[in-house]
Amino acid sequence: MARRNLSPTSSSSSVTEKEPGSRSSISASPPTSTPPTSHADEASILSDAMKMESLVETQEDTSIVLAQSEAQATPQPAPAGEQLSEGRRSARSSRKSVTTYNVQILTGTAIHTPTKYLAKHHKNVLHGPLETVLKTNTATSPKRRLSKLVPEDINDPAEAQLASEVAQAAQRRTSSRVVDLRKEALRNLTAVGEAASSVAQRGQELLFGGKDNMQHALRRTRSAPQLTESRTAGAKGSPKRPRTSRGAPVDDSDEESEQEEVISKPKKQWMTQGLYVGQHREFDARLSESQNRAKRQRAKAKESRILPLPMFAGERLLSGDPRSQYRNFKLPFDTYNPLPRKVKVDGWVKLHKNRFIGDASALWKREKQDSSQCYCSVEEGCGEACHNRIMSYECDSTNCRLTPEQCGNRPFAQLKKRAKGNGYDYGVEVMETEDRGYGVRAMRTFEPHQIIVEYAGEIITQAECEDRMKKIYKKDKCYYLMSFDNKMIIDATRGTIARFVNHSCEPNCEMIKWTVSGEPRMALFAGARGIMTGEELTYDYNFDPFSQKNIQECRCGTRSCRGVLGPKPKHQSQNLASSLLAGTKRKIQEVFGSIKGSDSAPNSPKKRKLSSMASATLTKAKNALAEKAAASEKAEKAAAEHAAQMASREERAARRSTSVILSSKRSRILRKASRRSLPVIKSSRQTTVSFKNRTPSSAPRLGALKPINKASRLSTIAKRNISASNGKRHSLPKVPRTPRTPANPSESEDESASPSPNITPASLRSAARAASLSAANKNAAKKLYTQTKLPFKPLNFSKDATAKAPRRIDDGMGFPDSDDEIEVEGFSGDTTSSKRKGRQTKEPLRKTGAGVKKASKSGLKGMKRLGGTRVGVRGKRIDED
Ligand SMILES: C[S@@+](CC[C@H](N)C(=O)[O-])C[C@H]1O[C@@H](n2cnc3c(N)ncnc32)[C@H](O)[C@@H]1O
Repeated sequence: MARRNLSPTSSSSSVTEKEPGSRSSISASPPTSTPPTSHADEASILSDAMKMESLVETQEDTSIVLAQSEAQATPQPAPAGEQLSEGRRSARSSRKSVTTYNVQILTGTAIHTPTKYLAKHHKNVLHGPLETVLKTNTATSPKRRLSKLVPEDINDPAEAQLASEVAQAAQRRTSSRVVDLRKEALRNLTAVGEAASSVAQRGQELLFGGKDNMQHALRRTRSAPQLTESRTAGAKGSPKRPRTSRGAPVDDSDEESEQEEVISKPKKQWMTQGLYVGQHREFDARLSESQNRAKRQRAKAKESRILPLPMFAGERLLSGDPRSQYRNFKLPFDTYNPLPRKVKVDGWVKLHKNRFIGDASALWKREKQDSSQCYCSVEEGCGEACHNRIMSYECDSTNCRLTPEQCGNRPFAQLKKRAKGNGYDYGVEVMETEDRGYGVRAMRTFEPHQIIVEYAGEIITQAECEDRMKKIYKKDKCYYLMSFDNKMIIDATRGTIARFVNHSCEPNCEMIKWTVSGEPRMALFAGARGIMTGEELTYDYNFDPFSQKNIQECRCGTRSCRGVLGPKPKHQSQNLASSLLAGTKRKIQEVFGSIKGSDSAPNSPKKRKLSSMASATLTKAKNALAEKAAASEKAEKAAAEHAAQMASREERAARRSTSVILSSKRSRILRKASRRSLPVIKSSRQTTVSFKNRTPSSAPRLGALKPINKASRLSTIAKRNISASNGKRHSLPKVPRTPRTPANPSESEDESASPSPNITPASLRSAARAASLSAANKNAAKKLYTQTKLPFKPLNFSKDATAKAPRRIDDGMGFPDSDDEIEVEGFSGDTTSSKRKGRQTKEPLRKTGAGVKKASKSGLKGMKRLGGTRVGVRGKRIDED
């Protein structure tokens, strides 16, 4: 059997085999098999070898033996004729039979090698484990081949002796390792025939003629025609050897490689990538293609599915019966997991930061921004207690003493870094929901209260907004407008991905306004639970539909879903209860009526039974109602408690803020807040943000309030605040608030002129309305409001309704908004007042940012979420209608 030297890398160390006589060598690679890439594939090499003629093998072996012997002897220049008879060395380009093992090419990692080159030069690639290759290489080395010539079974004693001598001499000179290949050597020797006899003769000469004779004999043996033709090019032959013309003298080493021949092109299909490309599970390189095919078909039926080889594990999963093979699984939560295909949204122009449009820029500049300062130590690292954090101000070099590395309150800077520093942007992407249009999902995890993405877009004025609504978005069903700051609106029709975030009544995110380098900015933050990979991001829009027409059905599917995008309709629970009771009564009446109508006796068992059933049902209904009432009372109580807690936090925060440089405006706000406690606290932007954005949690949270007892640091303002608010907080709802009338102009002016970025245009209009609302009109307005069955303050007044309510405030901008509610709240004797108060105390629990703050008043800091409805112009349009 022939042996091949398999070089792992280059052709220089590979063995080329050829058929001497015909000058056409046999390919080292099997013409039909797939390139071997595993242990089993070695067989394919060997199976090839089996096809080779034994003569070639023996000649090759013999020639190598002789070549070795010659090499050991003093080199003698060969006659020119001999050189010629051995044939010319093949051109490099023609050495297609050179076999190489190139892992890089096999695995497809040799990316810099041009395909053209590969196709041309690496067609005959032998594969197999390096170990096997090296073993084969070693076994077929000339030294080894000497050892296989041990003449055990040679009949001719002379021949045997010669071979023995030669082998012994070789062993003495070289290696102590002997491979027992005697049988093969025997076969070689027998096949050589004449050549072997010649060797024997020369051996005799060697034996009896000493060293000189030996050399001479070997030279002559080498020139024997049979052996000459059987010589193969040695693996040692360098591919860079210079060409020699026929007849030109060449040295012995060159002769070794001159036997390389171009062979017929193999018909293999070569792998282009990966070790397993082109292979089948049932592939057997020793078989022909048709046999392999047949085997594959046979194996199909009885394939063992237990522990397939790793390379076939995927195949097993894919080819199996989906019902038995596939199962749902969830990736580990922290696995980065984007959607397989990016969702494309038509007409969405991405903006990464706010852009001022038209007059917005000038207006913006005119507004003076508040400032905040923190004095955190390095140890504190601007953590939970950082004043800036509490106030939703981002720390920077101007308001924080710490370096960016030490400071933990730079979320927007962090966001910028995140977007720059990784390939997957912010870690969120657009997704398609079943029934809510597009949405946004996380493709990574987010920590609780970690910033996720900024809500940015075009910042436009109110007028511009109205204009756009009338002209551009006239036919749109979905708007991406959010009241922002300083009477501005963010229109994210061109904006960041945050515009696609849907509403949920149990959201996992919050939309919060922060002040960054003196500028207000909105961003989506993770909620208290954090976000898992793959979760859809949602926040509570607190959507204000302004009119029933605009009420949208909520499809968030959560347990506590309010049913609509916006606050839960107040009358809903009442209606539910009364309808339940009415229904029960009706049923009872029906039952009794039917009994009345029947001919049964007055005290018949049937009637008695029905009567007891009816009373049981009635009792049940009453109990249910009572339970419901108790539950709602409890909820209100809890909400009130929570509000009180929040107020207390705020108070403590105020204590901490003694060192804060407060602007005169803020001082006024705080004073007012302290005077009026909770309801007015809501009108302080900073306080509002703190209230709205903080939900009770024991875990440290971004911007959460944390009390610090540093009484010595109490500022005058804070002290006043505390003393004023102490004891008043809970009693406040009992005291009817003074409506905001011109009688109290300074207050109104203060608040409306507050530079708070949370002042909404709606709130300003509300203030104007309040100012113009005289006491005489209170009752009319109250009546109007209480008469309505709408969940919200009705704003699509018909002309009749308007006539009935002459005091309906029109701010000239046509924006009916929820701020009206606060006006009603102030009316003494309002039957809905207590409920409204209850609701108002609930308000701070709502998430901030998006959505309209229903309880907002003039100077209110809530953001108005206008997305999805034509809120911006509806009021106007309605008025026009
Ligand atoms: C700002 S857009 C949000 C992205 C929107 N889904 C889209 O496809 O562009 C707000 C609109 O989304 C829809 N939406 C958001 N949350 C919803 C919810 N929970 N239930 C029903 N519709 C919702 C409403 O139509 C709403 O007007």
